[in-house]
Amino acid sequence: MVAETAISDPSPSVPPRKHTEVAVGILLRPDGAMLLSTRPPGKPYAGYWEFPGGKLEAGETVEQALRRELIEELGVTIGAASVWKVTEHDYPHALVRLHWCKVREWTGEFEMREGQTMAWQQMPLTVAPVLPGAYPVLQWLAEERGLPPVAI
Ligand SMILES: Nc1nc2c([nH]c(=O)n2[C@H]2C[C@H](O)[C@@H](COP(=O)(O)OP(=O)(O)OP(=O)(O)O)O2)c(=O)[nH]1
Repeated sequence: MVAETAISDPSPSVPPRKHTEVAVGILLRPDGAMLLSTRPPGKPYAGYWEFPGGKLEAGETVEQALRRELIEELGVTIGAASVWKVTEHDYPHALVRLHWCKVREWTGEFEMREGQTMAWQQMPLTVAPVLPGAYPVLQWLAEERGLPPVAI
């Protein structure tokens, strides 16, 4: 009886996890290729492929954060960017809310400022593994192109 009560008792002492807001850019070339890069050493999931971006700082909009991150990481300045999709992923290190923006205009030369490797990729991708938080967006991008679901 006592054990049953303990098991069915929800745990009000565990606070809900706070979301970490992340701006992510899907940089698209006119031929449809998209830019992926590897996560730098020292970060969770180092070496995994991801779309460029990073966490919002206090007071920033998604577009501002994305512009700042892409200058910091890649040395390019993006043109207009608006949010296309919003997804969430619950990692052991963080509960992230990803704000995905398609970006078709930028200026500057690509420079891997954090020791990453970059690759322009058509679908199906030839690089792996990709961060699990990016899977839903890869499926939508494949759908848009009339391609079969991405095998991950
Ligand atoms: N940039 C990026 N982040 C992604 C993708 N998919 C995905 O789940 N994420 C997650 C991984 C991280 O938990 C989070 C991004 O955080 P981050 O640590 O890379 O951001 P940051 O550059 O601002 O990091 P920091 O060094 O300033 O702490 O979003 C993706 O495709 N691109």
